[in-house]
Amino acid sequence: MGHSFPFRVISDPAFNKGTAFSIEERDRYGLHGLLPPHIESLDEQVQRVYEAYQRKDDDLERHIYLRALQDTNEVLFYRLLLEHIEEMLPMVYTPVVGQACQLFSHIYRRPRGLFISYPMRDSIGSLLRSRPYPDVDVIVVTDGERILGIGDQGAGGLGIPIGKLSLYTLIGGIRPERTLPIVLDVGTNNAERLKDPEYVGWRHERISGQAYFDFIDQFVKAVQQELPQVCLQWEDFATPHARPILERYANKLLTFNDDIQGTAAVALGAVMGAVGVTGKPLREQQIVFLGAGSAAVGVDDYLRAALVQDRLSEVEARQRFWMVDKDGLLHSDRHDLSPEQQVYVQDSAKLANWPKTAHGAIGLADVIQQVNATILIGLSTVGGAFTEPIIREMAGKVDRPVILPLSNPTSRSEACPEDLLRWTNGRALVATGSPYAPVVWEGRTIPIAQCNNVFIFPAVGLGVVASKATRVTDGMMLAAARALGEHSPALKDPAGSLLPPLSEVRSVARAIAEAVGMEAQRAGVTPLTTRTELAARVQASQWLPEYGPVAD
Ligand SMILES: NC(=O)C1=CN([C@@H]2O[C@H](COP(=O)(O)OP(=O)(O)OC[C@H]3O[C@@H](n4cnc5c(N)ncnc54)[C@H](O)[C@@H]3O)[C@@H](O)[C@H]2O)C=CC1
Ligand SMILES: CC(=O)C(=O)O
Ligand SMILES: [Mg+2]
Repeated sequence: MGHSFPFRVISDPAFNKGTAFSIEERDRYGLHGLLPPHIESLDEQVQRVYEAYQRKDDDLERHIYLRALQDTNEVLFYRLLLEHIEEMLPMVYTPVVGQACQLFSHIYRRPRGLFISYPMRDSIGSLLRSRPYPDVDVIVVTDGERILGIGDQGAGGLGIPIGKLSLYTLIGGIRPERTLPIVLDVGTNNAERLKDPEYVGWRHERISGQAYFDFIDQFVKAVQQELPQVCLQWEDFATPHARPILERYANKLLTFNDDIQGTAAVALGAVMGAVGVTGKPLREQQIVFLGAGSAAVGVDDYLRAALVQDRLSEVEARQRFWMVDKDGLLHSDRHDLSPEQQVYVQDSAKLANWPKTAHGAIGLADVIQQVNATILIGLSTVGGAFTEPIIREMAGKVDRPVILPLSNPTSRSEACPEDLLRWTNGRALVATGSPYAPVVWEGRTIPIAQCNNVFIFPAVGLGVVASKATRVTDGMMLAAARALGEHSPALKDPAGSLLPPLSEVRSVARAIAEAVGMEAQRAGVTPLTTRTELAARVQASQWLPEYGPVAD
């Protein structure tokens, strides 16, 4: 009896302060002897853990170290991250989190989040009741099928919700104990995982068809029962599931799909910055995509809304999109397209004289040859797909080509910024999905913006929590995009980055959260307040990692 509580307080990462427990706390919780006698400040602890971090000599080891720190002392973990955000974001998020998902079973240490596997489908409520902390603001859930651009990782996909929720806390200030990562383990079709003796997931091929959607329904019902106020974010589902799930629940729950809506909002924000630099209004742009999956179609939908707002008709707006997928350009004679993709087909009659492959497909190089593309966006998972001839051709027809290779992780990026700047004589406006170092071009240092939904989802979470919204509408995501676009450094300085630096991401998140909250009020999905009151709530809701009293 005597030692159950002291062990709880130092073994619970949400309450542990380690060497920073004061004399009074050590007296009160019986911690003397369990801790070394010297009492450290949070700053001193940060210095010590940073030193230990710097001793790691590869990125995966850095990731493992940070995850272990997170599972030991969350305040210290978040304070360290906050002080070294540019250096450490790539370790807890893309690109290194991709590797951590692939090796999840081999680097697994301690439980975090919930594993909800298909064989336990009739006990989801009780699994949810096993969550470590009772009150939850945000769930990020994946089924592990489309992890970044590296495909099916089965249960290892849980690394993504863990990483995303770390950023909800770091950037959006959602309290760490009010976040819940979940993997819906419906099996895996990844042969390597299935034959790996150490694989920790359910060894079974993926459940599909109606059984899959019934399982999702069971999960959603259990969440509604247990956590009716929670914001449920869908992450890294394969396209055939991502869109139907979003459509089924978007109007019934506080929910959104980050890959569809978050990506769309950040891309629109970056394009607004780029349009500010080029001086050519949105309605004059021709937009070419490599990739026509759920992320790309999501971006289309928001850009199309912005084009219509910029006074193009619906029909004119649709014609500005040239979508190329693995079978070539989307056109009206193709019969393999989903209803969402059909919105963006080009009329095949117009393409009669275009060069085609033996199978009748029109590739990216041909589209770039035929169209005066001003914006090129990659959401294809194909590393290196923006080749030198393609980029030189595009750059030959436009002063400031806007080129956004957005696929993650870095190995899947359609091009690297250094090449893009070299092939365009420094003229390209570039932003990438995963982080890249600035490029030095003719003595000028060009910062490379990270066009990643990390600018959106933590801020939307903050906006939803602070405003107590009951839905996430597309209008709220578009408001987020506009607020982000207004913070583009390129609007003040044409040599600036298209999106703000990570050092400003927390303050930008507050501005976005306010815009989201105001739009939620306008849409009638949250009670009315004044802007000042909302701003104060946003400020107060954004948790900062510092030690508080220990909860008894
Ligand atoms: N920067 C960001 O914030 C985000 C980036 N992404 C990235 O976008 C990528 C795609 O995600 P989803 O749309 O969900 O995946 P998806 O699998 O639904 O879509 C991939 C698309 O690329 C096409 N494709 C594949 N191989 C191709 C080839 N050789 N040539 C032309 N097209 C090809 C496919 O036909 C499909 O249309 C992933 O790498 C992901 O990491 C996704 C969300 C956010
Ligand atoms: C960033 C992100 O959500 C993705 O690559 O899937
Ligand atoms: Mg994702």
